[in-house]
Amino acid sequence: MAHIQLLGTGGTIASRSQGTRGAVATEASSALVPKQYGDVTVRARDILTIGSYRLDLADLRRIAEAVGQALADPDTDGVVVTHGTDTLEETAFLLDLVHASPKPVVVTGAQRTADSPDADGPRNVAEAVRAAADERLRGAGALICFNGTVRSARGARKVHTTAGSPFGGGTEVAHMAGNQLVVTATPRRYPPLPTPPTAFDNTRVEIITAYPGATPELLDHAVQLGSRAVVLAGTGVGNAGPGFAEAVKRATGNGCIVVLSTRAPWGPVVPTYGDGGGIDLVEAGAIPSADLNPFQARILTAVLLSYGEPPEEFPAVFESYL
Ligand SMILES: NC(=O)C[C@H](N)C(=O)O
Repeated sequence: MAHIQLLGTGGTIASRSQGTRGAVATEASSALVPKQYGDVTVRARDILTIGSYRLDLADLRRIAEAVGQALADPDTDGVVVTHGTDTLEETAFLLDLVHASPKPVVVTGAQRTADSPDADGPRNVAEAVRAAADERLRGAGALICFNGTVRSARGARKVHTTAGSPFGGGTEVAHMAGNQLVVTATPRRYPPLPTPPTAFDNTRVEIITAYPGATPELLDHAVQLGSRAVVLAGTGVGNAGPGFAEAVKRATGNGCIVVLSTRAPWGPVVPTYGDGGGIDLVEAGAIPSADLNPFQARILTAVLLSYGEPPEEFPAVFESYL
């Protein structure tokens, strides 16, 4: 018999309508899940009960610590985390980066509230529990299970605001076919990083987006605010408009790391263009994030900076996690 720990953090799966105040996360995870699914037992407890749009880095660190403790329990075979979908890709990616156990960690949530007549949370949790208890997913790291599909946390993102399947990308690892979980792939794994220290909570890493007419002063401002790093979500393969290459040079000259990602949903950063494009941004000191999107690139950057290593070592370590 497999034993799963379920850790609740809130989100729509734990939300109920509060009338004109909108839906609010109020529900304890233990109220959401049965204690047993077939031959799998589930122990549920809550870490937080909030919408994921309210999370900060301290919350993400606390979730990672709680998951680490649950994984260390010899009576636990896998962990399920329930989470709001808005920023689930960030938390799940952090859990994947620090995942140092063969036991699966499966993150899930819901698109419809707990009091909705067609709530999707119960089914998502049942499938996530099944995935977390599945021996074939040992060694697969942190996964996202939603609407019958299990995908790697790395590379996944919320791609639809309301659809029952809001996540895309990542490596599709398994899917439900009737009552069976069909395992189709093994995601690429990286050496686990240490769970970030409390310095992570205040590691300021901003995201700045390129668009027609975008002003590079926002990048200067982020540096003035004390950002340790800025992720530049460039256009296309990683470009930005007039003034950005100079602003990147000023930022890196002031000790602020600049990571170059893309605002395009899929595909790698490939420095290709001059005249302020990716070639010039990299020349100015920006570090391309390969195909890590701005939100997950920000998490990796903040984790690495939180260890307090000398900044000269950042590029090589960052690149080894791409
Ligand atoms: N579907 C959801 O869970 C969205 C919710 N606003 C959240 O991220 O907490």
